[in-house]
This record gives sequence, C-alpha cells and structure tokens, in this order.
Amino acid sequence: MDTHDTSKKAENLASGDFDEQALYFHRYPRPGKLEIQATKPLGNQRDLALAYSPGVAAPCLAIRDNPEAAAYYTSRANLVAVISNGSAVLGLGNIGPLASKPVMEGKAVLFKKFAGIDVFDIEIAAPTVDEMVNTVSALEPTFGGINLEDIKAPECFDVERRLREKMEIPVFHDDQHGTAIIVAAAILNGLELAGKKIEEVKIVASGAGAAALACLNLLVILGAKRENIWVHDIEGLVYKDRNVLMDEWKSVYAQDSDKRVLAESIPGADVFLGLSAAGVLKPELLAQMAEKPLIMALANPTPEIMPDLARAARPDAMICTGRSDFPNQVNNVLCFPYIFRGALDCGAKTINEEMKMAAVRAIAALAREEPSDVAARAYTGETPVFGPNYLIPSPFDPRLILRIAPAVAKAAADSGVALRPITDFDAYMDELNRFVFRSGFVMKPIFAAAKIAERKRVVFSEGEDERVLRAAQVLLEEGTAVPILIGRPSVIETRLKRYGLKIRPNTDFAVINPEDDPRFREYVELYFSLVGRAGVIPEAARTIVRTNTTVIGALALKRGEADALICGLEGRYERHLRIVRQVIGKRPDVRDFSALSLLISQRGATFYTDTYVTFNPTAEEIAESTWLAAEEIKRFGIEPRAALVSHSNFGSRESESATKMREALALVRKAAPDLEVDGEMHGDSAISESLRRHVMPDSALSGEANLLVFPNLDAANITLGVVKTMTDGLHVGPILLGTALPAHILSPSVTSRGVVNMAALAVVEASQIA
Ligand SMILES: NC(=O)C1=CN([C@@H]2O[C@H](COP(=O)(O)OP(=O)(O)OC[C@H]3O[C@@H](n4cnc5c(N)ncnc54)[C@H](OP(=O)(O)O)[C@@H]3O)[C@@H](O)[C@H]2O)C=CC1
Ligand SMILES: CC(=O)C(=O)O
Ligand SMILES: [Mg+2]
Repeated sequence: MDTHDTSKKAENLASGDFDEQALYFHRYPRPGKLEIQATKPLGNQRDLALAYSPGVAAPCLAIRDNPEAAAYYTSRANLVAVISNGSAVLGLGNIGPLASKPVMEGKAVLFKKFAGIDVFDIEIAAPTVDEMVNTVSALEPTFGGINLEDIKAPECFDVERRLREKMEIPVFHDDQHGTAIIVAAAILNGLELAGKKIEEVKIVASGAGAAALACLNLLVILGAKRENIWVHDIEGLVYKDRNVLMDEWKSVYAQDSDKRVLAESIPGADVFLGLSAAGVLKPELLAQMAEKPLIMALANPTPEIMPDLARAARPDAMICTGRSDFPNQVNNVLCFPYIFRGALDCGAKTINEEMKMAAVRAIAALAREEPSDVAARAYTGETPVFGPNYLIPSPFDPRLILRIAPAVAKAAADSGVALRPITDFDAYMDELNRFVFRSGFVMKPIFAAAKIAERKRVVFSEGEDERVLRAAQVLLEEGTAVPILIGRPSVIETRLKRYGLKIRPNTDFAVINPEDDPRFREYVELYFSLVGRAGVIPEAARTIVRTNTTVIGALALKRGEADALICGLEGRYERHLRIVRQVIGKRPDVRDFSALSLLISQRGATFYTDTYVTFNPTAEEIAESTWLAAEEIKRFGIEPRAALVSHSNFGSRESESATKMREALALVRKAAPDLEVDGEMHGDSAISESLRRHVMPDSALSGEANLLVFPNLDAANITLGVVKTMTDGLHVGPILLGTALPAHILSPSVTSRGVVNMAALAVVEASQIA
C-alpha cells in the first residue's frame, strides 16, 4: 500500500502497528473522516418546491437585498473553510495539498465534534502567496470564517495579512494564533507555578516559522522582553547581520551575539519553546537550563524531546508536548474550535487581538479552576489539580467551549467587531451547555470511570470474533478493561495476526478454551446445580458447557473469574437472555430484567426503554424499568428526565395501555420521588417542552426528555430502529438492567466500537457493585 511510505517517514510516529491501525481507521467503514448531511427533509414534492425551485428564490432575493440575511437563510454563519496548500503539514514538511487532506479532514472533524461548526476542508494547489490570496479571497461568499492551516513561513504571514485586509470575515492562521494562544496560556500558568515573571524570563525557541514567531509575538505583548528571546531555525541562531534564510519576521528577534547554536543559547533558559522538528533538543542540554524550567516540545507528531527523556534529565521541569498521549497537551485544538464558535455566534468580522487575549485568559483561568464533577469525569485518572502536570485543560474538558466561546464573543462585541452581538449571555450559556451534552462527550465519563476502576475483567463469549479482537486491543491499550476471551487459542492467534493486531493470548489477555479448559468439570457442576431442576440432565449440561460460549462466560462471571460478561454478537437475543437468567439471575430488589438503549445522534443523546426484554410489561414492570434506567443514566453524568410515552396525551385517551402508563407514573413517583418524570404523553410532547406545556402547563418534566419509556417492546424497539436509521445515530446497548452481576447481550450488528463502549460501561457497573 503506497500510503505506507508517507507514514513511515514520520520519524518515531509510533510503532508500525499504530500506523497500520491509523490506515485502517481512515479507510473503514468508508474512506475518510467526513460526509455531508442535509438539515432539511426532502421527503415530498412540497419540501422539494421549498428547498429548490421555486422556493429557493425567496432567500436568494432576501440575501441580494441584504447580504447579512445569508446568516439566517444559509449555513454560512456556521461554516468555516479549513484551507491549506500543504506547504508545512505538521512537522512532515511540504508534502503538498493532496497529502495534507487527512490533516485538514481531521481539523474539520475537531471543529464539528468540539464546537458544532461545519467545515469544508479545502486543499488548494496554490504554492505562491498571490495564488493563495486570490483563491481564498474568492471564497468569501461561501464561508463565515477561514481557518488557514499548515502553510509554511514566511509566506503564511503575507497570505494572512493580505486576506485579513481583503475579507470581511474572520481569517485565522491556526498554526500561528491558535498555537500562540494556547502556548501563552500554558506559559503564564507555568511561570506562575515556577514563581517567575514573564518580563524576566529567558526564552529559547527552536523554530522560526509560523507557529514559533506567532507565539513569541504574543509573549512579547504579554510582557516578555525581545532581548531575552533567542530564536533558532535550521541555520542555528537568528542573529544580527545573518543573511542566510532571513526574513523581516525573523529579523525582529535577531540577537546581537556571536553565539550560533542551540547548545550555546540554552544555558540559563527558563523556557524552551520547540516548534520545529523531532529530536532537536538533546537531553544533555537540559542540565544547563534555569531551575524549574518549562520545556515545551511541541513539534508534531514527534516532539523536540520525548517527555521521558526530558523528565529523566530534569526532574524539576514542567513538560508539555503537542500530543494526546502525554500530560500537558499544548495543541491548538484547545483553541481553534472555540475561538471560532465565539466569533461565529456574534457574527464577528475578524478575530482581533482582544478576542485572542480573551481566549488566552479563559484557557489559563480554566486550568486554575476548582475541578468540577464534570471535569473530573472528563479526565482519566485522578481529578486534575492545577500543577506541573496540569498547566492547561485537557482537550476533552467540556468546559473549554463554555469558557472560551462566551469570552471571545464578549471581546468581539466590546471591541466593536460583532455584527450580531450576543445580548443574552445566560441563554447563550444554555445553548452551549446543550451542545456539550449533545456531542460525543456522552461516553467520556464512562471511559474515565472505567480507567479509574482498576483492572476489571470482562469476559467475552464470542472471543474469536474480529470485532471482539479489535475491541480487546483498544481496551488493553487504553487500560479500560482486562479482556478474557472465550475461544480456541489457535484461532484467536491466527486471527489476531491476520488483522494486524499486536495483542497476544495468555501474554496480554487470558483465554478460556471451550475445547480444553482445566476448570471444565467445575463449570459443569455449577451449571448443573443451577439448571438441573429445569429439565437439563447431567449429560446435556456437559454438552452445553462444552459448546455454548455464553454459558461458559456466564459461569466464569458467576464464579468470580470475571467481573462482567459481554455476549450476543452471534445468535438470537432470547437465547443469550435465557442463559443470563439461569446462571446470573436478578438483582434481589428487582422483579425482572429490562433493556435500556442509548442513541447518540447529531440531535443529542436519548435513552429508550425497554427495547429488548419484556413484550408487554405491566405497570409495575414499566415503573421498575424507569427507575433502573434512571439509575444507569446517572453513570453517564446525566440527570435523567423521563417521559412515559403513549398514544394518549395526559389523559386524552382511556385505553388499556394509556391507563397502564398512568399507573406506572404513580408507581415510579413512589419508587423514585426525586426523579423528574411525567406522562403519559405523546412522543412529540416528550421532546418539545412548548408542546407539552401547551397541554400540561405544570408538567413535572422540564426541557427535552432524555429517557423515553414505552408501553411495550414493539413501540420501543421500532422507535429505536427508525430513529437510529433516520438520524444515523450510534446505538450504545442494549444495556441489560436488573442483573445480579453486569452482563450485556449485544446485537449481531454491533461494531467493534460498540463492543468497546459496552465493555467500558460494564466495567463501570462492576466497579460500582464492588
Ligand atoms: N502543538 C501545536 O499545537 C502545534 C505544533 N506545531 C508544530 O510546530 C512545527 C512547526 O510548524 P510551523 O511553524 O507551522 O512550520 P513552519 O514550516 O512555518 O516552520 C518550521 C520552523 O522550524 C524550523 N526547523 C525545521 N527543522 C529544524 C531543525 N532541525 N532545527 C531547528 N529548526 C528547524 C524551520 O526552519 P527553516 O525555516 O530555517 O527551515 C522553521 O523555522 C511542526 O512540527 C508542527 O507540527 C505547529 C502548530 C501547532
Ligand atoms: C497542531 C497543528 O496544527 C500542527 O501540528 O500543525
Ligand atoms: Mg497545523
């Protein structure tokens, strides 16, 4: 595969395995990381007439008469172009626009995931400044903002300046300003911890390109002294009268010195700022840095020095990299989604210094905030506390959007560049809060809690299945769970090799071999003791234990050899359910099992119950599945708001099922008095508060229900399937509730990612039982 060549060239990117996984990730289930979705239904003739001819003429003419109306009738106000000519892609160099596309698609995904901003990634064959400026400026009618990416210095400076002059929308070179903002926040916090003043510190920079120079310029605005800044590029120190590879932007930092190389400048440095290339900073140089040095080795994908080497050389150092796999990730992803969110939401014409400073202050302050519950869940391991290993927030901190976007929007309004200033900041915060819960952050608390829940063992009945093998690798790599796979070791081994997975049976994870396990006799005895009086004779028990891997998994769980069971990737749900009933049984305080499904879509996260277990539940069973579901939803850090849905709206019908739901409501209220719940109500009343209030002004349910409780399995299961397909939602589940020990029966259509999600959830359940 020719794509290997490029990735192999990225020195030390990671092991070859990781490259393989990255290629697989990008290729399947469909190539790339993006697609476009329609936001309006085109279900009938009328829709078509409205969306296209003749209806579309009305917004066209409205925009002709008032260009600002484009913000109301098109997606422009939430649409950003991520544009590159591929001339300085990460630290990979001038690899050209086509090869830069994975990075630009990646930036687009980050904009969407972290801030809900739509992006077209645009890679242009425009090597000169003039070509860049002409091409990009011609795109102004399409976009609400331009994010320039990975364009080499010094050309990038002219490109950005000229575009900012020509265009009436924000133009932001992310590698310059996104990086500068987050670097400045980390340096302010690092210096505070070291007890140093920015006006006095010596800063040694490796790299004199887009990122490094923009960072230094911002640090100067914050008080750093030019004479204390020593800049190096591929030629060594930037000094007065140097005439090789110089330009007007670098010259600003030229030192009047006869020093020439990094080794000569580094003694006494308080800050090393690396925005250059892999391995440039040698560990032996660190001994000469000042006390409590701040080492920012930010080249991607491989930093100027690896953190373990830096730590060994200078235990007192504060160390940052641009990568996700070490603490203190100083990466512009902490900035660009949110600065654009704030800018777009107030219709900013530009991103000015005031807005950038507001972002710096918001990020720096967030790291110092008391850790909230939500933040604690957003992190793996311990709750972060401001300190050398936590100078800046993690990219997954959901508070980033809540702090940066409003600060930026306010700064835009105060500095007079907002066309649509935000007038009601409380309402704006509500909107941002809703976004946080709508986005992919839903699973984050589960993974964080699973990581803290040390070494929980999850047994997988279908241990030979490719999806389980891939999931096992992820679980092990991320420290989420200790997998135990049921399957033939030779088959597992062959398949792992075939799929290019590096984990190995009996070294990285345990295997239960159904054909030959020393515990077989004990398993049969236990199984027979459980089912002997349910018509299973000893011989049949032996055969079942030999051949049925769900039985084996359930027995391993029952015997305490595992903490949770995942099964159901093959075969029918009821078959697995019967085994879980027989072997694991119910929690003592419940009548029966029920199944909860989480559906995550662009619209948000909604739970549905009972989607798989009881065909026609009684009022008591519905009440029980409601409070069990509410209990489970809290594990996600979400406050449940339950609607008992029906064909009847608050007593509008007197049918048997409407009466049943009313009875169930009374029972839930008794069993879970603190739960926000109401019913029986129509599905649309459950979702729309205004519809609900119209018929029931004092409904006990506020906002949009996030738990829909159905009168029967048909309704629940059909709704789940339809909504999932229509919204292209991600189904997490079914989550089996009411079992004595965590056991989940997945569906044959589950993906490997779905297996990982459910294993993480099972780990959290197991840790909360313990
Ligand atoms: N963590 C983060 O958020 C970010 C990290 N980066 C990383 O910073 C690096 C630079 O990016 P960017 O500024 O956009 O790129 P540029 O091409 O604009 O600048 C690269 C700079 O690094 C210098 N350089 C290259 N190799 C060496 C070397 N061996 N020793 C000293 N200097 C060297 C170049 O010198 P010369 O011009 O003389 O060749 C140039 O000054 C990349 O690795 C990128 O991934 C960038 C943005 C954000
Ligand atoms: C993070 C980033 O933008 C870069 O490395 O180029
Ligand atoms: Mg970049």
